[in-house]
Amino acid sequence: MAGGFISSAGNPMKEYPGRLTPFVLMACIVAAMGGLIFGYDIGISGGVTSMAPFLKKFFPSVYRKEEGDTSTNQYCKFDSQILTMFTSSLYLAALVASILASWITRKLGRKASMLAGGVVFLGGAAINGAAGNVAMLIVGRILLGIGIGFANQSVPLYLSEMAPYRYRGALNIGFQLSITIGILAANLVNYFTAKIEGGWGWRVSLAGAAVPALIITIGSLFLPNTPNSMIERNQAEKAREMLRRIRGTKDVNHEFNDLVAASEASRKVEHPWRNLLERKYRPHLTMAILIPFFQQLTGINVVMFYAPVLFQTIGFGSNASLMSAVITGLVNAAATIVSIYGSDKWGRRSLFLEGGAQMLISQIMVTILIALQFGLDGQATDIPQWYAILVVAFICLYVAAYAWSWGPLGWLVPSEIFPLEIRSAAQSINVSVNMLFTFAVAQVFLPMLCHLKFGLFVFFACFVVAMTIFVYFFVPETKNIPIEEMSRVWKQHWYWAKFIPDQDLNRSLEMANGAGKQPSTATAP
Ligand SMILES: OC[C@H]1O[C@](O)(CO)[C@@H](O)[C@@H]1O
Repeated sequence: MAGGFISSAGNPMKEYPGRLTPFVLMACIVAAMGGLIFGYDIGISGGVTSMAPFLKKFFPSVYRKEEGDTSTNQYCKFDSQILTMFTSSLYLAALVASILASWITRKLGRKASMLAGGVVFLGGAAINGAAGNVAMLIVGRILLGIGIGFANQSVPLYLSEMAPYRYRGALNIGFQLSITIGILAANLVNYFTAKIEGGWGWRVSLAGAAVPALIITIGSLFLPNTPNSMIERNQAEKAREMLRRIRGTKDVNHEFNDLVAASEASRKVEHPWRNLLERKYRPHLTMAILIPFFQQLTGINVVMFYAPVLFQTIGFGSNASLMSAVITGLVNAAATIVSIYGSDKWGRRSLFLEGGAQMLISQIMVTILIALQFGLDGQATDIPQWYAILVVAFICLYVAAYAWSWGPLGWLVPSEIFPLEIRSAAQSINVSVNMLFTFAVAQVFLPMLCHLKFGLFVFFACFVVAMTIFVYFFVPETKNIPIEEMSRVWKQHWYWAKFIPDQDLNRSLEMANGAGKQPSTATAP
């Protein structure tokens, strides 16, 4: 088999004793709920900005334009820059905040960042729900963005560090599952608040963000810190106790010693940001940039942000469109559960590759169906119902493929491949790149739809081809590998091996020998 991954002998290189204790399971469930705030916001904005009373109050010119629009070109109907700027500004705030969060996560612990994220997001929800003018709306959105930046930076790291390595995939994906549940909840909230008489339903939608904010704020107060982070902050004995508690055994010496060794290596690094540029971190840096970049270039947020708009474009009425958005939201959450089951069983690569192929086929089918119906000039005709349902079905297939591949793996893989000394900084890069391209896609989608027409989906399909090839050749399999053992995965990779110095491998060899296990040093083809 071509491609880079550990040898197909592929046994876990090392085994730590311990099991999935109820304590660690609860901690991971609570922490994963940090994804709710992000998801809620993704799902709520599109619906709110399509509510007439909201537009009339804050963006009257947009409202007049939409009302007065008599053109029949379906592709350009919703193109409004101010409105997209309002929606996507949040992602710029999150981008900056995740860099700040890196410092807090490293110096004060993962839990501190989660708490900070929850509190700030709560403030944003309150201001937005009470907003009387555009300035308040924007301040509120900036606070929401800061909260999201903090949570997204710390939660995936927290989960990957707490989880026993055999369940790391499943537990980490709890974060993405929460994101999808947040999106679905927001879609449902919008569906009902849009019907509230008196035109204040949007306030309920925006203030509703306080619910997920309270969950993560209160939850994080009760969470323990991760042993890795305790050791990093000179609390070795507390860390050993915590490790015993979360692994459900007294026999944690091997794992503990490995964490201490990783932490000692980490301590020698004074400038994690500058360090990231060193040659030996080239594979990590590449993944920290390309994985979130490709994740967003799947085009998923075209569907998440604009599903109601998209469905109206293909001829659904307003109510049916909101309902179809609920359906894609359901598919999104349900399919994420597949990856919770499969990531530790079938591996990350199989999910990436299958997901890529399925997304590609669905995108091509949607393109063909829309092209046949609207042609180049985007003239609306009466679309038969079965035809519209077919389009929705392919969009659901696309969403499902994303939801068990790039959606969860875009958080899981980066959070498990970085060595401790650069983990926090590299995770910030991952979040920042993710936010930057979420922003960019949100910002350019409507003008792109207007200009590229049905070709829009071809644009994203090209990226799906590129990312699938990238995974095939360059992303190693990381299932069932202890997190502080990853350097050997790179050392066994056909391409990345040359970047990893031998002494780094020796470090993990020593660790492995200390654990009484002789690791395999064979290099994969
Ligand atoms: O579930 C879809 C959502 O998941 C994300 O990729 C985050 O992982 C978002 O960008 C997207 O809106």
